[in-house]
Amino acid sequence: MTQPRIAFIGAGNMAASLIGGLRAEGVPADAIRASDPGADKRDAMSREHRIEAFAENRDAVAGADIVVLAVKPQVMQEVCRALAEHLEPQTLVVSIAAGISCESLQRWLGASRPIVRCMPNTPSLLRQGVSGLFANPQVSAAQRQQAERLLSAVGLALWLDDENLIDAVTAVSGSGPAYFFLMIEAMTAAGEALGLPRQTAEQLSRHTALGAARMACESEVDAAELRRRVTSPNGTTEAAIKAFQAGGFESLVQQALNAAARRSVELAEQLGR
Ligand SMILES: NC(=O)C1=CN([C@@H]2O[C@H](COP(=O)(O)OP(=O)(O)OC[C@H]3O[C@@H](n4cnc5c(N)ncnc54)[C@H](O)[C@@H]3O)[C@@H](O)[C@H]2O)C=CC1
Ligand SMILES: O=C(O)[C@@H]1CCC=N1
Repeated sequence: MTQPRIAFIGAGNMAASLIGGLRAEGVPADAIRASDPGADKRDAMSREHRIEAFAENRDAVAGADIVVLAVKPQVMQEVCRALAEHLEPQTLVVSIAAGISCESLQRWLGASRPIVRCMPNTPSLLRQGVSGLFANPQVSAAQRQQAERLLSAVGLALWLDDENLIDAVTAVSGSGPAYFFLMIEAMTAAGEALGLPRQTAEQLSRHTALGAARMACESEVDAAELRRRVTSPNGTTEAAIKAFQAGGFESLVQQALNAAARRSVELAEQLGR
């Protein structure tokens, strides 16, 4: 496969993660361009990734095979409408924005275009991300592979056959890192309340999260079995799990993810107009 030329519109956190992953995978610097109104963002792109960065979006997309839309959802309409006349009809558009549908992108880009919509997450920064991807019918088999390669450079990429499932992916893994950070914060505070020095409580909590996540990803048995292996009958873990369950832990997690998915739908309704 020849190396596609990739243009990033917006050079913020997620774009920097994806570009870092692509460069680490051996994609040459001259195959990647970016644009951002922020001079600091452009300087960082040139300095850290050796790629050319432009102030004008239209300069970044000239000759691109793939255009990655990596701006905030609130500016997406304006960005797409201004870019429409500068894109070739066959250019693959990849959007990572939360709550922006393929249908809205089509309308703002003014033509029937190949679009891959995806939802990555921030551990992409460490190439430990996970993302859900949806391709509209205009996307060719070769373009599907290109999109998969882009997201696989920063973690696991999973295809979805229904665009509506992106709301669920957003609730589980897009926002998900924040839930685990909240757990680390809460465990640190609880450890401190039990008498540990704050720094010790924090290190214990962070490294427990890291070890548990690695076991869950690398083990052949499921999380429930791994949990059972920690839980001695009538022991300390059982006491803690009973306290979680008495407080409605599972139902609370369900409510939290429902709220995130609902918000994703609301954003789509508000921003899609
Ligand atoms: N942060 C997260 O956890 C996740 C974010 N996303 C999505 O990724 C997208 C980008 O988010 P972040 O990288 O976190 O935001 P960010 O704020 O770090 O990056 C956005 C960049 O766009 C630039 N920008 C603003 N107006 C522009 C314009 N007219 N043309 C070109 N660039 C422009 C900004 O200067 C900024 O550098 C959002 O749509 C978000 O929904 C998706 C998954 C996870
Ligand atoms: O909170 C948000 O809306 C974005 C989308 C997923 C993660 N951050």
